[in-house]
Amino acid sequence: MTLLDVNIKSAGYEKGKEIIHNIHFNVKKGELIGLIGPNGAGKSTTIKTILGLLENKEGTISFKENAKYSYVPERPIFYDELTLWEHLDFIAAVEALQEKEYKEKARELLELYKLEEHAHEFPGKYSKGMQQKAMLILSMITNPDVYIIDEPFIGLDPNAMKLFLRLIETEQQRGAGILMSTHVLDTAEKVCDRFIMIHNGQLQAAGTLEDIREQCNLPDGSLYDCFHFIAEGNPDE
Ligand SMILES: Nc1ncnc2c1ncn2[C@@H]1O[C@H](COP(=O)(O)OP(=O)(O)OP(=O)(O)O)[C@@H](O)[C@H]1O
Repeated sequence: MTLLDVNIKSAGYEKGKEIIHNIHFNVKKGELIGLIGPNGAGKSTTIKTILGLLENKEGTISFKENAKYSYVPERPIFYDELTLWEHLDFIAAVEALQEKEYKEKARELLELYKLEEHAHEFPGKYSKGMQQKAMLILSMITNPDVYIIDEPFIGLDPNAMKLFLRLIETEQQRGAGILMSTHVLDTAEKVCDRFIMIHNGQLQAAGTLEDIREQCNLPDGSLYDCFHFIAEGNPDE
């Protein structure tokens, strides 16, 4: 079942200056899709287009009817005046979550990410990794159908990264679909079901690792080799 269908003909920040072109893919139930590409390729622009943040867009973005999504931005954003618990309460109020359930889930996530002792502090004052963990907790509290996650690994320590991957797998088993942009290719290669590779604002290759290898003509290549081929044109240089 398709949860998100992306058909972007073009999109950009200013009229007449389109940055991404012809980016088409979908995210199905239970799938983890890796959005891969060099700096400036257009990954965040693709994500912003999906979120409806760019007015200058041609094409269509369709979420399954009534699908809820959570977005985790590359740089964490918090309300200055709210503690982490107050952020959770705020989301719960907006989403009309059952109090007992979300509080239980929040406590569990706070404990797993080792933030329970900091839950009554302002996340704006957390370290970078703690902020990233807080964003991930906030994204999971609503049990979304679709996650859109822009580079989750920056700042996470190895234990937090392992925990995040475990929780994401659980979310996939629950049926959530996940679109995740990342530069951590060895991890992406292990955990993603399919990949969307973009360069210069264009879709360059898409599919499973096998499909991508075939499209790059690198039958034994790693995801990094394929990335290098797409970004630089030659895997041995
Ligand atoms: N707010 C903006 N206004 C105008 N141009 C922008 C804006 N944000 C990004 N761009 C441009 O869009 C292009 C694609 O940037 P984007 O942030 O989508 O890349 P990315 O693939 O996410 O890169 P990175 O891996 O570095 O995060 C770049 O040329 C960038 O300069």
